[in-house]
This record gives sequence, C-alpha cells and structure tokens, in this order.
Amino acid sequence: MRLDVVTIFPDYLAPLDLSLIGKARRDGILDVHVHDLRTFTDDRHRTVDDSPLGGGAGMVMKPEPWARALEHVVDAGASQGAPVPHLIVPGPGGVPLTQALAHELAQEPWLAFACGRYEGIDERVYEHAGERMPVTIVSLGDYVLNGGEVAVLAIVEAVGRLLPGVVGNAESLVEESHEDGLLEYPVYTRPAVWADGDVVREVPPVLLSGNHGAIAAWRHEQRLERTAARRPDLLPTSATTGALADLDVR
Ligand SMILES: N#Cc1c(N)n[nH]c1-c1ccc2c(Cl)cn(Cc3cccnc3)c2c1
Repeated sequence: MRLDVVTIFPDYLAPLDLSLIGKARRDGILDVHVHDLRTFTDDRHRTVDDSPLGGGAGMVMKPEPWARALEHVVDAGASQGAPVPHLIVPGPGGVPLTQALAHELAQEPWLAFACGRYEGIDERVYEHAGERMPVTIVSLGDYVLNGGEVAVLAIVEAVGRLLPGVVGNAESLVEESHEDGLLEYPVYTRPAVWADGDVVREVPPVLLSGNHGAIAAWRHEQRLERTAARRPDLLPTSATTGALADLDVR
C-alpha cells in the first residue's frame, strides 16, 4: 500500500518511522511519502493561508497550493495499480473512524491524506479533488483537535496494522476491542502472585488451570461484562436481556 501525506508540519508524521508501521515501511509493505504543502506555494513567503471570505475568526487554507500538491501526488504515484488515490481528509465534521472503516481502507492500494490546519481548507479544494479521485472526510471522534496530523497518525496505524505481515501474530487481531463488537478481555502475565508492598495481587485462578475451554469461557464473559459496563451502546439489545442480565455489572 502506498500512502501520501500532505501537511505543513512534515515532522509531525515522524512517528510513522517507528514501531510496527516503521517496520512495515522497511519491509516494503507500506510505501509512505510525506509532502510539505509549502513546497507547492508560489510566493516568497510560502503562503498557505488567508483570511476567511465573509469574515470570521482565524485563517483558511488557500486552494492553489492544495491543488498543486494533490496534482503532484497523483502524478508521483500513478504506477500504484490505481490511477488515483482515495483521498482521506481528517475533519471534525467527517464520518467517524471505525474498525469497519479501517478494514475498508486497508483494502485500497493507495491512500492520500490531506492534513489541514487553521480553521480548515477552502471548500473548493474538496470539490476540485472530488472531480479527480474519491474523497472521504474522516473524524477521530467528537472532540476538537488543532489540525489533521494527529488524525492521520491514528488512521495510518489503524489501517496499517490490518495489512498482512504488519502485526507478527495475526491471531492477536481477532479478539480485540471493536473487532467483533465487544471490548477486549483483561490480560495478565507473570508473576502469578504479585507482592505489591504488603498487598498481594493474584491472577484469576482459571488462567492457571490449563483448562482452555474454561479460560475461553471466562474471557468471553469478561468481554461481555466490560462491554456492558463501559460501552453498552456496542451491545445488541438481545444481549442485554440474555446472559448479561444476570451479571453483576458495576
Ligand atoms: N479528524 C479530526 C478532528 C477531530 N476529531 N476534531 N478536530 C479535528 C480536526 C481535523 C482537521 C482540522 C483542520 Cl483542517 C483544522 N482543524 C481545527 C478546527 C477546529 C475546530 C473547527 N474547525 C477546525 C481541524 C480539526
């Protein structure tokens, strides 16, 4: 998968050189190109913003640098097995990033990301890009960031980890929160008995039993309990009247 990111803060994307995503790049699974929007300005001050027409606070990102940047991205990546990328634009008014959307995006050969700043990008950029490539505005959630870079890091991680070969053990992707509608079960490791000062904390005995059926059942019940307690909105209504109804869920 090729990823192109356009931003006025290229260094914000440095974390894409680290950990599993960084290894995926070195392994050739991900081909990431970060572009500085200011490269595509045409004035000595490398201007990317201006005051909002119609008045209002803050600044708006000018359309011309974005049009030039996106044209460069399309020209640079034309050999990707797709003539154009799917352009993802983080925005507070976008569709929510969900695990289902991450799976959809993981099927694409080429994604491009437009990281806006200030009060946003001139709306005509979305129209101009939409005439040339699929465009989706995506939001991380109902809170406000200062720009799109943090969202792109999250989207790239959520999508990249789904690509074959990125996460060492693909089984670890299965019973994760949001993968199948339930939150994940609690995990433990050695020591089985942790003497924390004068407090002794033990691992649930079932995990030491060697009874894999009992362990699986316990873990599933933990997932149901946690989901009911923290994210009841994720549960189908039938589940809340069935097995969960008897659970003492605080
Ligand atoms: N994704 C996402 C996301 C999220 N979940 N919250 N905020 C954002 C986000 C993404 C992109 C931009 C751009 Cl471009 C400018 N801003 C600042 C801003 C703040 C309030 C209203 N208008 C613009 C962005 C905020």
